[in-house]
Amino acid sequence: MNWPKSDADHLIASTAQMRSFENNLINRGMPVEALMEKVGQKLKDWFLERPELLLNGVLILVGPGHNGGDGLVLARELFLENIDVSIWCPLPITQSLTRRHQAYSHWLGIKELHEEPNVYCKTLWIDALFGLGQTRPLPEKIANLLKGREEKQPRRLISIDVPSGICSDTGKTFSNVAATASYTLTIGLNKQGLIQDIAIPYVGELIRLDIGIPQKVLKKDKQINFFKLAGDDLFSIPWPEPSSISSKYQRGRLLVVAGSDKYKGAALLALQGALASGVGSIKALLPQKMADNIWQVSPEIVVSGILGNSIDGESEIGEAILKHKLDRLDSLLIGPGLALANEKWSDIACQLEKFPGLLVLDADALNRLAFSTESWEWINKREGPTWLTPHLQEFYRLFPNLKDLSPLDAAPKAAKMTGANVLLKGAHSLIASPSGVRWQLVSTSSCAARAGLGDVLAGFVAGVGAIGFSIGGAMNDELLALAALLHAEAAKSCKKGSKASSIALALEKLVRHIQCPECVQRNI
Ligand SMILES: NC(=O)C1=CN([C@@H]2O[C@H](COP(=O)(O)OP(=O)(O)OC[C@H]3O[C@@H](n4cnc5c(N)ncnc54)[C@H](OP(=O)(O)O)[C@@H]3O)[C@@H](O)[C@H]2O)[C@H](O)CC1
Ligand SMILES: [K+]
Repeated sequence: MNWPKSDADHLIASTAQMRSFENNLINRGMPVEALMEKVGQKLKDWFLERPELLLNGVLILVGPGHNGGDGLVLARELFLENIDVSIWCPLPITQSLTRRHQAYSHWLGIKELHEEPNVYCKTLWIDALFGLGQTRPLPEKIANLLKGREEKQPRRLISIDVPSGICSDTGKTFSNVAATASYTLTIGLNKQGLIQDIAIPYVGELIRLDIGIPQKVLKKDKQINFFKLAGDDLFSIPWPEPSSISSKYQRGRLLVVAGSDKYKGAALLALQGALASGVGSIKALLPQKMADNIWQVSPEIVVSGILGNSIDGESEIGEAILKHKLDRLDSLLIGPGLALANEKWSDIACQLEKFPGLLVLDADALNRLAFSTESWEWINKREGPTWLTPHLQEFYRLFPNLKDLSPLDAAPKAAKMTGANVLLKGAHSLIASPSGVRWQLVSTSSCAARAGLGDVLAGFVAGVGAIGFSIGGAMNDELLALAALLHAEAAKSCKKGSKASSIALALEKLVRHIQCPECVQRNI
């Protein structure tokens, strides 16, 4: 698979990578002046298409470097369009190109403030203070000003390239203060820091302004193996398609081990997720109470064993797994709603090591592994592929040695250490493969962060994984990213609300749409 495309829309760059592209263009003859002019024109077009933002005039905060230069080109262009523009340059300008733009703006007659701007004013502020060149905390007077602005006129600010005060690599603030933007208009490629969960409150809506980096420059840089996934990518999704004559057992065979007396609903939600994937056959090991009733809600599920029950209502999975014939499965999901029983991982370890199909570990399976003697190192013993689907706390519990790393660095490291594919769930979930490729979902809906969605996701990815495994045996790294994207898009677009069971139904519909768009159009 080669999904999504390695183009400017999808590549996510570090600061060094962005600088290297920029230098590549400049070394080939592209004048820096021309590049800045392109940026300025793109910025101007974006603003002129949104006249409502400009109604109260514009104040551009100009920094010492080329970010400030971008701001000054924009100031000039808006001024020439008769927009009420002023500039404020709080620091000595260090880049000569930026100084030249400043001189020209003076000559043109653009107003320049010599005092700190009033944080109460309704004018739109454009933050062109600092961009990619940030490595340290904001000067105190700027930090206080940006803080005051957000308090008095929340979000009446738009950042160019990177919100000032945010590290474009990690997404962290340098000192807990940064520009709080309603939009960040990022230039050329999306910068990795800007899509991290931690940066979302400052970045606002992230818009990428294309400056025409030629595809041959992008292709040359083998360093980038980090891709952005959003709703548009659904149209190019490489869905694993079993042959049209394959039977249910050739369309993926999944076993779900989930649920406990403590968390009764989780198993049902995981099973709904699995059903939504369109996997050929689903079996389940469930607690007795669930096993007795599941036929009434999901008659498609075959209960093939009963989980033990501890005094505290946690599920004991060992005996049921040991009794089960795993060699007839393509995928095995363990985890949703099991609760944390006092059961030894080593009881089932040997059986799971030898299982050649896909093993998906979620929720309390991850916790149980984390508390076992071997912990994550056990995963290396697996013969078949393994997918891990933790949220952040589960992740750091399993990989305590990575707790000083950000999710962005920790997830690929965990994938490399274990040979497993990792789906690290968050507002912008991150998927990392052992080969070093990463994907990040960027257009998720915060209202879909509700109980039970993780269970639906676990069942769904295990179902998609079973289909993928049944086709070729070799798992494509993209498959986990693809399943996560579908789940996120279903959560975002579900018309019936944001509860997990509604989203499972929306997911089923979305998969159907991808498999057979004509059927959906004809309302079949
Ligand atoms: N990506 C592209 O293709 C293009 C990007 N452009 C824009 O250029 C900036 C990057 O410009 P650069 O000059 O390298 O960096 P900055 O504008 O961010 O500013 C660097 C200067 O600011 C000083 N600085 C940084 N942080 C602070 C701070 N906290 N306090 C005070 N001063 C600070 C820094 O000083 P140093 O001492 O740290 O060196 C620099 O003087 C990019 O983001 C785009 O907006 C171009 O338009 C071309 C195309
Ligand atoms: K900025």
